[in-house]
Amino acid sequence: MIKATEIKKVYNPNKQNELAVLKGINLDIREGEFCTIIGKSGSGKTTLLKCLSGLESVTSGVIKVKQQDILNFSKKQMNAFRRNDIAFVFQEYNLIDDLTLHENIYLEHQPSDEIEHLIDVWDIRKAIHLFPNQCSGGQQQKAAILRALVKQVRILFCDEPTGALDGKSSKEVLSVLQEIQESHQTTILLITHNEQITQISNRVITIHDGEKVSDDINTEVKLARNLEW
Ligand SMILES: Nc1ncnc2c1ncn2[C@@H]1O[C@H](COP(=O)(O)OP(=O)(O)OP(=O)(O)O)[C@@H](O)[C@H]1O
Repeated sequence: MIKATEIKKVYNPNKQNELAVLKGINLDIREGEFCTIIGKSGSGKTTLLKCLSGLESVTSGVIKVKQQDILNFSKKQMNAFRRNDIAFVFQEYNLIDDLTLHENIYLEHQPSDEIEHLIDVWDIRKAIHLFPNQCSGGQQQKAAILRALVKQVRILFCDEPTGALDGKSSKEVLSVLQEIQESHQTTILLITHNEQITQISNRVITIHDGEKVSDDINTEVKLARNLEW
């Protein structure tokens, strides 16, 4: 599904502040996998996710998504890939300031029963017509996750999606990600500092100083609702 070969990323090449962040990473993530990427702060996790999703250019290497070489996409192909095939959930929410949570969630999509149900279950109905700066971090993060789910994409990229959530909300959100993985065969790539989340993943990749130091298949995947938080 996502195959990366010898990915290297150097920020500010040939300048005084040149920084090699990814140092030749190889990955082969299968369709429908829940893959967790862990590693110390500054090890290159976010950069890797941005490169795999086409948000950031790479210095060298090949990235194939469903056998398509995304680094050679035309602008039009890249736009279609971003619009139809992938969605993001970022640590810092990235909601649009002058749209309400409801407007942020749906953007150009039609409201759906599944999402409206989650708005109630996740207890953000009372904030749904407020603007992001009037909402708590948790409410904003849940809205950002719903916005990604609305798109019904093949691949979901998540960077610390539970960073702003308490234990109960984290489990609720992770349960929904796991359900979507199950029901829609969505491939999920999730960066976290929380080792607990590795227990609900099929694959756990560890990055250290720009290199992949482990890539393990977890055969005893737990259900998110059974995590002890
Ligand atoms: N646009 C950029 N320009 C220059 N350097 C950058 C840029 N983005 C990230 N870096 C640097 O690359 C290194 C890796 O950053 P990255 O955000 O990928 O790490 P991370 O593992 O995701 O960290 P964290 O867990 O703290 O989010 C850091 O030293 C960071 O300062």
